[in-house]
Amino acid sequence: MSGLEVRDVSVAFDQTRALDDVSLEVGTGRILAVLGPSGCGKSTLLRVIAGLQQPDRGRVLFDGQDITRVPTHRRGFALMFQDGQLFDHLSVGANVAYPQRRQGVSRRDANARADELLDVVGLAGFARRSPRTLSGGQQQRVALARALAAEPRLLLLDEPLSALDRDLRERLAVDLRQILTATGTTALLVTHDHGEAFTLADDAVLLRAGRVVQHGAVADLWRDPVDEDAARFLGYRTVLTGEPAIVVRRVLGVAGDGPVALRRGALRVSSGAGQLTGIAGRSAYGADEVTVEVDVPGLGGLPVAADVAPPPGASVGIDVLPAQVALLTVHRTAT
Ligand SMILES: Nc1ncnc2c1ncn2[C@@H]1O[C@H](COP(=O)(O)OP(=O)(O)OP(=O)(O)O)[C@@H](O)[C@H]1O
Repeated sequence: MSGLEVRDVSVAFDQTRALDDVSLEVGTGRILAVLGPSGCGKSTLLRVIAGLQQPDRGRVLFDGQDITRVPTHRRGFALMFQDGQLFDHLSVGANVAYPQRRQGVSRRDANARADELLDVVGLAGFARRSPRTLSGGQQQRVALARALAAEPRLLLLDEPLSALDRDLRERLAVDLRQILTATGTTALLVTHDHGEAFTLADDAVLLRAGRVVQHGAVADLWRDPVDEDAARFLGYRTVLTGEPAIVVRRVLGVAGDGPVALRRGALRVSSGAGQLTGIAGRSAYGADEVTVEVDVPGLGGLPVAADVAPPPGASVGIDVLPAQVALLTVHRTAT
């Protein structure tokens, strides 16, 4: 196949199995997110792909060629880290021109290309500035321009946005996706942030304790997490089991008795009678809306979204939004 293939890769450090039989693919021009909690093996996987860590078993291929033993600098990949790692003593333009200068491109041509790339990342006119005078988000854009300057056949991104605050992170994730797709860049991103993965990537791999537990299009992971832990990790807030799960399934008209995962907006105070009813408890004010704890007979206390906090003790109707609900088949996947 064309693009990256990781086949059955395992890495152990002393007693720790950092990666256990990991396989994945990134087709040319696609963006894959490797998603998982701290310590699940993301960085180790990135290091194996970059050639900074030899796997104990398994192989790395690019465009069908085995590159497992090819040294890092011969792989034609670029790496972009969390903190950008710009050279402070060079101007922004010289930072971006650096990879091409190293490849022997003339100063004039490398600078011209750097100007083009700064334009692509929304920083036209910044070439003469010092990186020290830029905001965190601007520095990450320069780091991206520099990573793209080498025209890598694969761009590896290690938590590229996690050093930024939330607002900026969300905006930059959208821009980053647009830049990567516009430049046709094949990319692999590691992150613990499902929002970042969903915004940026076409496909995602969920890692847990060094093993792949789910691999698919981001839309499929968003809709159908493989188990309860995956659901929680992918942004579902509540997982109901037993009788409460059956009640919600009944409301949605679906059979089965597996767990039901609810996103934050899955339950809403209804303007009408609602599909469920309960008694309002305490309300909490969030950034965008109010969350009311509603005691529903048979289900217990559930967080329900509302536009306006109902008075405690009031009877409220609740709508169940099917698009915000995942029907799980298993509790936990054996790993
Ligand atoms: N050089 C090493 N020596 C010993 N153990 C290591 C080494 N590198 C990683 N590990 C262990 O391997 C496991 C996976 O680590 P890794 O850094 O790949 O996880 P991660 O998902 O990137 O975590 P984080 O998100 O916290 O960076 C962890 O249990 C870690 O402690």
